[in-house]
Amino acid sequence: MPTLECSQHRRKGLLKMRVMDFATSTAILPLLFGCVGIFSLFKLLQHMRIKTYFQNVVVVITGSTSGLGLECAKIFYAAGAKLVLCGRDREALEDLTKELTASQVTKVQTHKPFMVSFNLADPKAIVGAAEEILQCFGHVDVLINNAGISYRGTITDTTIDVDKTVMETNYFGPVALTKALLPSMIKRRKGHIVAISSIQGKISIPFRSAYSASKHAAQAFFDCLRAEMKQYEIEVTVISPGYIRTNLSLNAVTADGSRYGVMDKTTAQGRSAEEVAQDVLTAVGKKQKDVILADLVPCLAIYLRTLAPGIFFSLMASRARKEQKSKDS
Ligand SMILES: NC(=O)C1=CN([C@@H]2O[C@H](COP(=O)(O)OP(=O)(O)OC[C@H]3O[C@@H](n4cnc5c(N)ncnc54)[C@H](OP(=O)(O)O)[C@@H]3O)[C@@H](O)[C@H]2O)C=CC1
Ligand SMILES: CCCCCCCCCCCCCCCC(=O)OCC(=O)COP(=O)(O)O
Repeated sequence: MPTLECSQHRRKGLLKMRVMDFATSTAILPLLFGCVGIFSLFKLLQHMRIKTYFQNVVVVITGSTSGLGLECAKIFYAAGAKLVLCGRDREALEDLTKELTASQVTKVQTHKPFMVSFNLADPKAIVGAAEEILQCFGHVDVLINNAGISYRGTITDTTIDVDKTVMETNYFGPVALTKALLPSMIKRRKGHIVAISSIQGKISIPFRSAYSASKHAAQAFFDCLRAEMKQYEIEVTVISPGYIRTNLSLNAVTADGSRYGVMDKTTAQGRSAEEVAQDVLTAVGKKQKDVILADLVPCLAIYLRTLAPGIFFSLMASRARKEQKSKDS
């Protein structure tokens, strides 16, 4: 009996192996290769589409004199976009325009950028600036609301004027500019509004109240805009990056409104602005709606804030205590 059982067992095993062999040789492997092939082809086509997508497309970039905005200007210019470069510093805009037009871009036709200088924190300047922007190429296809300012300080020490400056620059300015350009996009039933937010538009961290609030407000506004603009075929993309190596911390305002002037370690160790600009171009080309460009920990922190807010708040309180202690000592 044991020998009969044994041979039956062996036969079953053999049968199983044959079935597996058959499946792998005839169905699974070709299917797997087929899927990988289709996926690679899809990716290649997508890459090729994005490469040509921006040719002759009118792209307006605020804050193009520094950091992420400057790198976006370079990448969109090289992709053949018709640029309108915005910033407060006219000389810096002129230098960038010279640098771009002198750069050797092959394969695509490039276009000399226009410049429009205005202060986003000055509500009276925005309507005039929008008119000037529209006159450059006659219309706007993509508006990248990139300009922004950060902040460092305790809530108790910060004057309300500082809160207002940060909100004007990061929220009311982009909102006013978007509203001024929207009617022409609605008329054409075509357009794309991009908001460069931050991980801090999803979670608040201590000593960033004004900045975090302005980015949360921007996220909420542009989410709402996306829903309202769907009927006009206007796209809205909110991009939330983690730390980027730029002048953001140097240019940040403090509690009394003075310039912070320190290159923070977190900023210095951030991703390169060039890399992030490439991700911005891809996100716009793919018409993505909400994009987080950050490492695992900030991404997990966003989930923690949603799923276990109590734990997240305790972690932030302990972070605030530690930071305050190290500032006091
Ligand atoms: N660096 C980082 O770690 C991160 C940055 N971000 C966001 O990226 C965006 C770009 O910042 P980044 O490049 O890092 O910082 P930078 O300080 O290098 O650049 C900021 C840009 O915004 C412009 N700007 C600031 N205030 C105004 C204003 N009142 N009117 C018009 N333009 C203004 C600046 O122009 P000017 O030269 O005239 O000052 C500059 O061109 C910001 O929205 C920021 O919040 C998001 C996540 C992380
Ligand atoms: C296992 C679960 C782990 C959960 C993580 C615990 C909480 C960790 C907190 C992480 C905080 C990340 C903050 C990221 C902030 C950021 O990337 O901001 C980008 C900016 O806008 C930078 O501006 P700043 O002026 O602050 O330099």
